[in-house]
Amino acid sequence: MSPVRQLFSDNFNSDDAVFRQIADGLTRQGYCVIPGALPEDISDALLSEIITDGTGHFKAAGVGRQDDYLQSHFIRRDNIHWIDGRTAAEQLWLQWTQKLQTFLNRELFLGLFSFETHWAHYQPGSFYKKHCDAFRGEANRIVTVIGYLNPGWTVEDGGDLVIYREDSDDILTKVMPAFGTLVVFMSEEFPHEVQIAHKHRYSVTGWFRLNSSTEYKVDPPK
Ligand SMILES: O=C(O)CCC(=O)C(=O)O
Ligand SMILES: [Fe+2]
Repeated sequence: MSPVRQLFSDNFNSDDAVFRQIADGLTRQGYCVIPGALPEDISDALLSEIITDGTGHFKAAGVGRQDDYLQSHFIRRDNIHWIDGRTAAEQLWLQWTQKLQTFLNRELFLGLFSFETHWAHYQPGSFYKKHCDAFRGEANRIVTVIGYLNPGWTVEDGGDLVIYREDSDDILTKVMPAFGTLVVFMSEEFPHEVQIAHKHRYSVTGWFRLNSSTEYKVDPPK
C-alpha cells in the first residue's frame, strides 16, 4: 500500500470517501472520473487473475444480452467474460460494488437493485464505437461503472474512453484507461466510445439496474 493510501485508510474509511466522491460527481454532472479510486487490493487481485488466466478466458462480445445477442464486429471488437464471483478477485469486486450500490441508494435514492458485470479485453486494434449503455424510458441500466487494469499505460497506447454530451458530438472528457482509474456515469445520459487500443487493454465494467421484472418477464435475467 502506498504511504498516501495508508494515511488515507488510517484516518477514515477510504471506501466511503471514494463513494462520496462518486455520489457528488453523479449529482453535480452525472459522471465522475477518479484516478486511483479502485482499492489497491481489488485492482491487484483482478490484474493478477487476468495474467494467470490469459486471453483464452474471454469470449467475443455481443451487443445486447441473451435474446438480443448479436455479434457485431463493426460496433465493438472487445472480448468479454461475465463475472459471477467464482474467483477470489471476482468476489472482492462484487463485494465492493455491492457496498457502492448501498451507498448510492442511501445517498441518492436511486433504487438500484442488481449489478451485472464483466471483464473486458481489447486486443491491439480493438475499439467500441459511440453508443449508449441504456435508452431513456427503458429503465434498465441506470449507472455504469468501469475500472481499468492497465499498469504503465501511456497516451501513445490509445484506447481512451471518450464521453460525449447527450445527443451531441461535444466531448465532455477523455479518459486514459490507467490502472486503478474508475469511471462512473448515468447510463442513459452519456454516449461514449472506446478509441482504438494499441496495446492489450483490460477492464471490469458493470451496470447497476432497477428491478423491472413483471408478471411475464424476469428482468434482470437470472
Ligand atoms: O472500457 C471502456 O472504457 C468502456 C466500455 C463500454 O463502453 C461498454 O462496455 O459498454
Ligand atoms: Fe458502454
